[in-house]
Amino acid sequence: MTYAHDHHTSNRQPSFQGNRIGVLLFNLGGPETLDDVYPFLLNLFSDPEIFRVPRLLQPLIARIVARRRAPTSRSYYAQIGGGSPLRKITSDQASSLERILNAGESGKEYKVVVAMRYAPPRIEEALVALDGFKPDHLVFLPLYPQRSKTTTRSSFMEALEAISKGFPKLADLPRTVIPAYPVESNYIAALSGTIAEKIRDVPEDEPATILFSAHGIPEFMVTKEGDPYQKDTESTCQAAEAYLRREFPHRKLVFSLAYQSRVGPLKWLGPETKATIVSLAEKGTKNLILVPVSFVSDHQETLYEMDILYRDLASTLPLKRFLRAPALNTRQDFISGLQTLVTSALSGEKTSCQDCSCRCGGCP
Ligand SMILES: C=CC1=C(C)c2cc3[nH]c(cc4nc(cc5[nH]c(cc1n2)c(C)c5CCC(=O)O)C(CCC(=O)O)=C4C)c(C)c3C=C
Ligand SMILES: [Fe+2]
Ligand SMILES: [Fe+2]
Repeated sequence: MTYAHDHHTSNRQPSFQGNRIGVLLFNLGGPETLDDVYPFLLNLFSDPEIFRVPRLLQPLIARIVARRRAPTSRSYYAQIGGGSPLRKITSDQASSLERILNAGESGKEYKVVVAMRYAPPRIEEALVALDGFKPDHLVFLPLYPQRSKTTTRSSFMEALEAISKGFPKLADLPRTVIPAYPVESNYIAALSGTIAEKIRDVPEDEPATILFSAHGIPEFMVTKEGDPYQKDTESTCQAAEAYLRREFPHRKLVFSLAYQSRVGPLKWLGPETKATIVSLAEKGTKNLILVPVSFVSDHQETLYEMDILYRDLASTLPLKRFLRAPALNTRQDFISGLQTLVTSALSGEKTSCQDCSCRCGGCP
């Protein structure tokens, strides 16, 4: 497979020896119940990083669009048990990470708190919890492995603003920011591990087609605004492909990348996952392994779109096997990868970006 961009940049952050470290773990959030769908959508469409409309009209347009989207969105969540499991999974990720961070280094105490962008626990709640811990250093750790203005920048901007407005003690602390980890070796090993499990479910003498599926974003954000998301997503897939080719040197593996979850009338990044599943099947693919990339947890995009919508579609196609790689969730190798990211960032080793505007602290 070829990818449009090839990159990876890094620079050094100052090393740090503090004792009480507060880690902010960022994610988007999701509605926990069907009643939470509208407020979630309202928050999402009120975010100028995600939804571009004239500033003064945004509150009004956000309400209209959220109201219009809510029934569709609710029907998806209704089919996965009436809500998103994202809050529970993210909270479990945070406690596992906190546990292994605290077990790892003597003399340091860590507190990991979740800050969701569009659903509770929102940033203020997270900062109140961190303030109470009285940290002497802050770490920003997104659960978005790939940078995007729609995710990384949006979460970081909100956090920086909330800190500077209402948390003077936190504002004065030194801060270590991990902007993303698209090709970080532990993350790639963990992601590849989820795929390897499914490759092993395909008989050794049969080829397996691995279809990475990432959440899309509107194409203009990449082509006109230089959003690094597509580049980072391709880098992740490329690194996982290389890992798996090393792991399975004698298997016939085919790799593709597509984008899912489009909403609204704009052109989004392509090719689209649904169309790609159809065209792969039409071209003779027998064993298809769908891989959530850009999502580190199960939620609507994996449990509804992949496991219901695309699985139903696959049942109408001449495929022999339609498999879905598990999300990383609280897999031990993923969480210990996050631990390494945090500890190496604190010791000054970590990558940071030089070519985006996510406000990560590393970008110009
Ligand atoms: C890397 C992850 C994500 C990117 C990039 C992203 C961009 C993006 N999303 C929308 C619109 C919607 N997203 C919705 C839900 C949702 N999106 C992500 C992740 C990314 N979004 C998550 C984790 C969730 C929550 C899933 C859950 O289980 O709750 C929704 C609501 C669901 C639906 O109606 O489909 C919308 C709408 C845009 C417009 C966008 C970039 C511009
Ligand atoms: Fe989304
Ligand atoms: Fe950046």
